[in-house]
Amino acid sequence: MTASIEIAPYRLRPLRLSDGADIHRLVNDWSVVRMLSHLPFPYPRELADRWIGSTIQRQSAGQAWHFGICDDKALIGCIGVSLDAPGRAARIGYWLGRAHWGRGIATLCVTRIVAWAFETLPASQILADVAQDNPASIALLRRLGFSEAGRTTIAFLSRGGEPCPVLTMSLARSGFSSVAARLGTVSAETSADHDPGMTPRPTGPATATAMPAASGAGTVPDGIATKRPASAAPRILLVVAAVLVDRENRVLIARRPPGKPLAGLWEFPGGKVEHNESPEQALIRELHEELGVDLSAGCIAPLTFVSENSGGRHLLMPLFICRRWRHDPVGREGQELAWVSPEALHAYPMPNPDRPLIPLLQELLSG
Ligand SMILES: Nc1nc2c([nH]c(=O)n2[C@@H]2O[C@H](COP(=O)(O)OP(=O)(O)OP(=O)(O)O)[C@@H](O)[C@H]2O)c(=O)[nH]1
Repeated sequence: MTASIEIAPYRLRPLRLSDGADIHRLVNDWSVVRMLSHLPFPYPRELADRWIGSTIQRQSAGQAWHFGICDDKALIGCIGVSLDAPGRAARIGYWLGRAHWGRGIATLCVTRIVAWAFETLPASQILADVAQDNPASIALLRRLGFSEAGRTTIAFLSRGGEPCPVLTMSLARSGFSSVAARLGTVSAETSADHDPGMTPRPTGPATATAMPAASGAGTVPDGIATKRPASAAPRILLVVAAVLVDRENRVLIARRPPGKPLAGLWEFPGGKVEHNESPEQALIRELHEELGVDLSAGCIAPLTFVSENSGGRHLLMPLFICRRWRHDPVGREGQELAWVSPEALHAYPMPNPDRPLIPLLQELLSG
């Protein structure tokens, strides 16, 4: 049995079967799961249990070691290392629950686990796979002495199987001394992560063989604290949208007309919430203006929401679902409309914030 590793005020301890509910709650979050290649989104509860079972087996077989990252109250993330078959390289992976980003925890844990791996395993190098759209993780690994060893493309299950460019970063045992030096200087109080940064592959409570993915976020070399400047907070753009679902379980999308920003992309009908309007009122107004449909007597239910930085502002978009309305939708602003099965949505270019909604709709509406 692997012992726990103390990195006060946190603790890395072997995973237990009873961690399933916590892991599921933390990982079934788009911001976390989108950086993990082997996990579907939404993330079914039973996969968390299955993954923990497989990690325990792999540890007994001397193939991989997974730790729950715990604070004084609960499990807040996972970190793990697996050995490649010949035992020459180890792969690291990790993730942290969203509420725990920005406190230097990722840096602290990655640093400690790299040291543990070099002390304990026969590996001559440690590898980490990081999505190229995860610059904070890449930055963290670079600060710990990792350098780029290759580029590849991995199909991210979490992003509906979309092929995503990934960097493989590596740290040789000979570079370990710089990590060890940092161990003495980096503490949770003196470093700051910008996000949880994760590496897609070696982790993820997703599938039986994956391990909790990894890697981190901006930290600070030499133990100097940094904080995100308050002025960086983006302006919130509150937009409301609806998934109208017909009897054949197809959803309605509309093409942004020429002259509007993002013209030509397909989106869920809706628009900006005005002052003194509730999201529901805005939705009823927008769909009447845009499509001529009347949702007022129908049933609109909150489905999910999008929360994403894009182009210097922060889009916050409650998404409702509706199966009953009055009047057939027509493009009253000249926009093209399409009724599309969830499986076919990938064929319609959509704004980036909408793309994670596709696997969610597929899971909800298909078969
Ligand atoms: N309606 C809608 N807007 C979306 C979606 N996804 C997404 O990123 N957006 C963004 O949310 C914003 C909505 O603004 P809009 O210009 O359509 O709003 P609006 O209907 O009030 O238009 P207006 O400003 O011309 O009056 C756009 O920046 C759009 O790109 C979506 O699925 N539906």
